[in-house]
Amino acid sequence: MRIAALIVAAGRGTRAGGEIAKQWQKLAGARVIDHTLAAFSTHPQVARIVLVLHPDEMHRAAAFEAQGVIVVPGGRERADSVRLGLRACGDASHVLIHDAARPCVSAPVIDAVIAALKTSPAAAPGLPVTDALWRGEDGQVSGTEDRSHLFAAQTPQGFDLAKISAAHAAHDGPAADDVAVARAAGIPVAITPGSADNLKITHGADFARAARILERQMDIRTGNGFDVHAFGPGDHVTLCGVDIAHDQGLVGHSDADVGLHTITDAIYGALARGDIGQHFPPSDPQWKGARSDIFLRHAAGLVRDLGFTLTHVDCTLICEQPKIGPHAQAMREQVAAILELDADRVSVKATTSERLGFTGRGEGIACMATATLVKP
Ligand SMILES: Nc1ccn([C@@H]2O[C@H](COP(=O)(O)OP(=O)(O)OP(=O)(O)O)[C@@H](O)[C@H]2O)c(=O)n1
Ligand SMILES: C[C@](O)(CO)[C@H](O)COP(=O)(O)O
Repeated sequence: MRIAALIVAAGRGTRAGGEIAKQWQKLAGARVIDHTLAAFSTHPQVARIVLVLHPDEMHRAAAFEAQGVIVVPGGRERADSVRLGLRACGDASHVLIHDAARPCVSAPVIDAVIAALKTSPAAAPGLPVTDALWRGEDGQVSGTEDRSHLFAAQTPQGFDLAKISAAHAAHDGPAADDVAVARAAGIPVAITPGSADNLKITHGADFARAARILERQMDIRTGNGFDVHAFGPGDHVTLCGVDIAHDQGLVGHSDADVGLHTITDAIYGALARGDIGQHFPPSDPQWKGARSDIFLRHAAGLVRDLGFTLTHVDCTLICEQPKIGPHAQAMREQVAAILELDADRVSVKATTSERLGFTGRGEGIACMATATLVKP
């Protein structure tokens, strides 16, 4: 089975409101569409992702294409967008068609659809209706419906690619979803377990519920770092990537940037991936005099490789001299640039140790840092 995920995101999101369509709005630290894509890009059985965007939003395509996603412009109705996306599914044998507006879809919901596709040409998640169902007229209950055979339809809806492509090509008129298109073509559809968490963001109030669900599902980690470098001969120190004139330098195998070393260690700590000495041994001559941004870039790369997002760094330098305040903003910007992070998410501050201890006696500079990582 070679599976493509087809994410439809070409709607206008008029019912949800807001200045931009719902799929571009922020939700639990990322955009709705990012959460949805992550659910499929991290799924081990999904080989290809096709994303359908509104024709007016195609300027956003390059950022997704850089991540290996195939982007195509959508159509007027959801079914038109699906039809256009199906053509880009290439050599896949099966396709999972999913609403971008369902960002809380979980791996078990996707797994169940894939498992059912082994024995059925189509499968989709459904949630049994649990509330009683009334008929109503003029504000009065006029009857009760039998709910024993009723399900709320969810996505991803999975299909044999050739069969659903033919069904869409032949379909004329409106369709509630792709299951309706499949059934109109005579394709049987198995029902798999849906989830109450797999809501479709439809109205503005749905954002708060989706955020609570995602935050519950997230892997949020903090790591701390601590480092010390002694003063020695020199005419400047390098702190958080910024060179500061000083009557002494810092001693170290690399450029002795105690700030960047500490932040690097905080990130390794959050990932539970050892420390800077393990990744860049001081015994290795290639790191002699190296600029420490190399170490921090390595840690940031590891964050991305392991599927995390770095959301915040807080760094405290501990020294009597040099004064950090005048350089703190430049340091924040330097760290943010190395980490490809907004400067608002980087804090660099300083304290003295009230002339106590080795920092108080001016023998060296110490640093503490905390890094926060999130994985959806
Ligand atoms: N022409 C369309 C219409 C909808 N969709 C996508 O289909 C999914 C489900 O549709 P819905 O919730 O109805 O989204 P919108 O059409 O954007 O919402 P609204 O009806 O409130 O405008 C969404 O991910 C939406 O982006 C699409 O790709 N192309
Ligand atoms: C496909 C779907 O998500 C199934 O529940 C849904 O039908 C699409 O959204 P809409 O609000 O019906 O357009």
